Amino acid sequence: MSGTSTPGGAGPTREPFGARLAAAMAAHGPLCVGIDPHASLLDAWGLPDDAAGLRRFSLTVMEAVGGLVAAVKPQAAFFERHGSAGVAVLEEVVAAGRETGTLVVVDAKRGDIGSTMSAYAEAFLRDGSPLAGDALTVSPYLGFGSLDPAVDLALSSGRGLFVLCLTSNKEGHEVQHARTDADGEAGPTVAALMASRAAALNAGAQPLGSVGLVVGATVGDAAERTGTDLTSVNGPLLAPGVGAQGAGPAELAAVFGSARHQVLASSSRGVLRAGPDVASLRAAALLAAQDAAAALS
Ligand SMILES: O=C(O)c1cc(=O)[nH]c(=O)n1[C@@H]1O[C@H](COP(=O)(O)O)[C@@H](O)[C@H]1O
Repeated sequence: MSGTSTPGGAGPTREPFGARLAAAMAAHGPLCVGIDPHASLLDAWGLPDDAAGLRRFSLTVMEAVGGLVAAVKPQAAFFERHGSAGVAVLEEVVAAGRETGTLVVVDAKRGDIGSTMSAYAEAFLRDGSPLAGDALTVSPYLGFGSLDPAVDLALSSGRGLFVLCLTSNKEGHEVQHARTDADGEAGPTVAALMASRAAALNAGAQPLGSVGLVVGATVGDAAERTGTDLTSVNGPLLAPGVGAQGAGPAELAAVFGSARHQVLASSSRGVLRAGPDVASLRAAALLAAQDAAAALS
């Protein structure tokens, strides 16, 4: 992440995340490579399932795709399962993203009551925090307003959020397709409400706002069925589910339709299985980026 100091020592400033992401996608294509060091992948790469193996795995991915793709998305759980040494590796991944100019979306899916959300925001979105990348995935199921501390800190620090909206897993509809209650009347679906809240925060932003949504590439016509207007969100749409979960170019094009120019397709195992060879990882990432670009152009 490229922060620059303002004259007078007012602290680092940077372009808003939405603008930085739009530029990165224009330069490198609309692909995010997920860094999900599953135990089975460490094994397949010939690495031990410990912090040293995790470090080798993660830094190899950064060596291969840093500067090559628009963004990377380390999944915090795979680092946390190695304890504090694993979290230290996540900090190294964040730092490597900053050095290579590749945007880092920390996938920690945080969400809690506002007072605790402030602490999560400090951990993942505050200048100087070693875990602060360029954006954070957040869960709005304590109510969108509970995310306010993260929204405030993200927007004031040039960072972004990806709010879960229509997730790629098959159970997501139980919550996300449900109707909200509006003064005793059936209101919009949960997904549609999340999208409209994000849209309000992104109003007027050019070329993209910084409050994005997570919409899985596997969700078929769920946006239409839930009345979720993705085009008017005016923010980035993170689309996991590409590759290992079965979505490809056809699904990306079908799910996103006229919102496709906002989409950052995300693939983890689909790219990572090409390792441990750096050249093979690079080739897999380039192919995935080309496929995503073709599907979303
Ligand atoms: O927020 C996410 O990134 C996410 C949301 C979602 O709806 N579905 C989803 O798969 N993810 C994450 O995206 C990654 C998908 O990994 P692969 O299936 O290996 O490409 C995992 O880290 C998931 O936690």
